[in-house]
Amino acid sequence: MNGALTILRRSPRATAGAVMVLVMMLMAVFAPLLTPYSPTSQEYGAWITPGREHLLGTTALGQDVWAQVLYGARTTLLIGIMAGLIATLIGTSVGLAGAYFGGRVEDVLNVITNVFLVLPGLPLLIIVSAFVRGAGIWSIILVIAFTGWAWGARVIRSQALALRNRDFVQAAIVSGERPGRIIFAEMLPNMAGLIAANFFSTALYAVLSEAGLAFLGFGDVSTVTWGTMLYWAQARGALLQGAWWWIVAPGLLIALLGTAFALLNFGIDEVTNPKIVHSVGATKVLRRRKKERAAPAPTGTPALLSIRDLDAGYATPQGRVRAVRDVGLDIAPGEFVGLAGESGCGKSTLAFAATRLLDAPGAVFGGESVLAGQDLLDLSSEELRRVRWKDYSMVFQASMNILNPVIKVREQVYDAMQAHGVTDRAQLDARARELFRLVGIRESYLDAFPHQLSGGMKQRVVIAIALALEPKLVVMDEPTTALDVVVQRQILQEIDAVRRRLGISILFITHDLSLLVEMSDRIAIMYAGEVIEEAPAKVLYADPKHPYTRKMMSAFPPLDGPRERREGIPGRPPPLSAELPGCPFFERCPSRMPGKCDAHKPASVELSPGHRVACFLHSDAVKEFSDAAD
Ligand SMILES: Nc1ncnc2c1ncn2[C@@H]1O[C@H](COP(=O)(O)OP(=O)(O)OP(=O)(O)O)[C@@H](O)[C@H]1O
Repeated sequence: MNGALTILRRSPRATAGAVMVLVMMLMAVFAPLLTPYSPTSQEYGAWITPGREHLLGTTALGQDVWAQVLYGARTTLLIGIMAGLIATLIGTSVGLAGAYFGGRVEDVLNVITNVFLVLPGLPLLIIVSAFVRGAGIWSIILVIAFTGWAWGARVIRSQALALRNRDFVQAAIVSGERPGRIIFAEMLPNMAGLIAANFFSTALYAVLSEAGLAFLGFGDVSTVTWGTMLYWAQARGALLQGAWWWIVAPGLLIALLGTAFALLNFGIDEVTNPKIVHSVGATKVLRRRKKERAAPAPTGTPALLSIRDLDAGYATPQGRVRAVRDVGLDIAPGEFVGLAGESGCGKSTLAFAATRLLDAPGAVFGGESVLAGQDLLDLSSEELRRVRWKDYSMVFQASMNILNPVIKVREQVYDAMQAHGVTDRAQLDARARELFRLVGIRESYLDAFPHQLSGGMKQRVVIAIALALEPKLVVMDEPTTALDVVVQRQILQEIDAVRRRLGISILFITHDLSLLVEMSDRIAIMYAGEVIEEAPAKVLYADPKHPYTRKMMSAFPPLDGPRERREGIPGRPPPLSAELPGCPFFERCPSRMPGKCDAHKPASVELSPGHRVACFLHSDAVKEFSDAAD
């Protein structure tokens, strides 16, 4: 139910489709109130034009067209919805069973599905319906469902195959959960959007098939449906008689119902399919509230990127995960800011949310991310396309996988530049060579295919692409973690050299605090979705204030001096689905003050220039009550 509301809230298309279907349902349910006439009575006089007496005129047999439209809505909707439901049920069961059980079961189900897919739909429908002709509306429903389930089975199967290999399903299988539970409790909820979209596309198929069958005279012509109305209008030569209303009314309604189902189908896909969300560049920005206060950039210089009160996370079947909680962070022009914190604390979510790259089920719940004066979260897809790559770019841990293995590297480096208007081949070539020199790859590799390059080289290519348009900001989320240590160092030194040369700002995310201390101007430490301390790198290294930062610092070896044993931080961070009234580190903190730290949230207070910490050991200031999205 919540999912359906979310889709309606987020997709104007789905809302429009739902409203159209609802209006038609109301017409069907309240038909007796909306017309005094019977749909089958032939007493009203033939060929009467639309008017006061008969809103949509009458038929050749003297039936009222408006009454037929209203009562016909009942059967047409019944056929669409029931055939859609039955076909979806068959398609989902066949698709899921094939993917889950594999082996023989999958082979047999595949053959059956493929047979139904290759059989031409309409002739099959006509043959089967000719056999059951006159057997009533349910036989039409069953015939349509029987001929229309196979496409859905295909789609569900491929989604289920992908899900079956996901860690949580594998874990459930290994732990001995029953197949029924795994399918219904683990896999189905993850496919709800796809199944719903499949239902609406089958319902659309059902409505159109019924209209087609009826029009050809293969339906149950004794029942009033919008399809049989068309059949009778055609059979009685409505157009020859100039009785356009008899054709237009049911024809238009069939088209509108078809449109409504198609809109619902597309709307669901739009919200639940990450690929679509990604391609329009639309981080789902839910209801966002901006706060009045806006702290100045810590460095005193105007910030290039100013993240304010950012709240973001994920909608899961168990509820909302708030992975980024009311975060504020500024990056000055040319500054190298490191973001550190243990795994799962929300670093990537922050980077993706701030750059409008968070895919569904992720969403921004509140706050802003202002880059050079414009809030990225407010931009349209088109505006976003214009600033991405040019004003900011991103490099991720697995970015090298964005390279298409069968297209030469050169063309892929050109792509981003061409998308932003650089078309002169000589200029593109010169720039590509320069970029390759910058990131330390021989120019001759421009004519290689990605599969001919090592992982480190591919990652350098991606960094070159990210730098191609000399953006003001590059966000790097563990860009070198997949590479070996030596290559990592080399690439990082090159990134730093490029930054200094071009004056770009970098937000660099990693677990590796020692690396950040070496590279960054400033470091922000994140814990359980919150930035709990930030300071110039040297200050943070020499004098960390938050107990969590201190623990982190003591967990990595000193940059010089004798080797000694390091201790980890006992305990685990709190789950991000929970709301925490106090400090998120309370449970693990050696200096915790029960009754204070677990009851109130410490405000982030500036202790020395640029050094901010949120901890009651350093200030009694309580954070202003967060009005982040609930
Ligand atoms: N698609 C998702 N659906 C639900 N929860 C998610 C999803 N992706 C991430 N999360 C949760 O959001 C939280 C923050 O994840 P995020 O990847 O931002 O952390 P991180 O600090 O970057 O971790 P890492 O260093 O391991 O990449 C984690 O608790 C994670 O379980």
